[in-house]
Amino acid sequence: MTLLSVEGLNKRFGGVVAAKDVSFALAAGEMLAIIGPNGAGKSTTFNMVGGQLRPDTGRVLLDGQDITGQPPRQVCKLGVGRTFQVAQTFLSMSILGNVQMALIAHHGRTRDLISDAATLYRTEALALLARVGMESDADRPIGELAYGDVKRVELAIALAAAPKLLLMDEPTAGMAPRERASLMQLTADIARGQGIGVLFTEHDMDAVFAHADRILVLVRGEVIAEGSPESVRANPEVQRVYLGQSGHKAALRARRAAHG
Ligand SMILES: Nc1ncnc2c1ncn2[C@@H]1O[C@H](COP(=O)(O)OP(=O)(O)OP(=O)(O)O)[C@@H](O)[C@H]1O
Repeated sequence: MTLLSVEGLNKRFGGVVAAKDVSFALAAGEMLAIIGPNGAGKSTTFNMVGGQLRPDTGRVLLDGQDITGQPPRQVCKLGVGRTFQVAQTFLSMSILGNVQMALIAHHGRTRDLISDAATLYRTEALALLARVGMESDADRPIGELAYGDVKRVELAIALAAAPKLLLMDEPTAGMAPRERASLMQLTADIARGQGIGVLFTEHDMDAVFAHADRILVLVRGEVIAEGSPESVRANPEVQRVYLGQSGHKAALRARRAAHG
């Protein structure tokens, strides 16, 4: 079933065409990667889905509802979650406290914060931490964690808003290769297990080819290819303008990993 439908998005910044007639669909439980060279329009497209940017023309539909140009808060309320960088979490607060805060905000209970913050949604927060494999660290301050573990907590925080669609902008940036694979696998398991659609941008081709169900390739604001990792890898135009040698190697590594 189609969860997200993006129809003919256009966006210009002065003379720069950042998105040109961009259309794609995303099903519940599906991982869709947007790839392309620097300046291809990945962030622009992403931000038009999340409400941070209003398209010049075109529509964004979530579960059939038109959410085009709605402010990010409203888009979030309607079921579009986003992973946030560590700077937006409370570094001195415990991991558990951070996830509880996210749940409190999602349920609109911020007025109860002063009296009940320690107990509100504690069970739910622990369950979310268990989902990302971080429950045994629940009481540690988030500032103590290794970077890969912070990313897991960020995922738990995003899941606290019970999103139908999760937007992840370069989720593995700055991570070691092994941590990257494990975060992407965790994300894919959660997406498929809970029927959450995931739209992600990523420069790391290993992460893309190993974990995306489908890949959308943007170049200069235009979709030049879309399809399974196999079909994108085999597409001569994608090879020529973007993937080249490094993408081919990443695709081979992903295929080897998938077949043990
Ligand atoms: N706010 C803005 N004002 C002016 N130009 C912009 C703005 N945002 C993006 N652009 C331009 O639009 C084009 C697409 O940018 P965008 O950031 O979407 O690309 P990207 O694929 O995400 O790139 P990167 O991989 O480098 O993050 C670029 O030419 C960029 O310079």
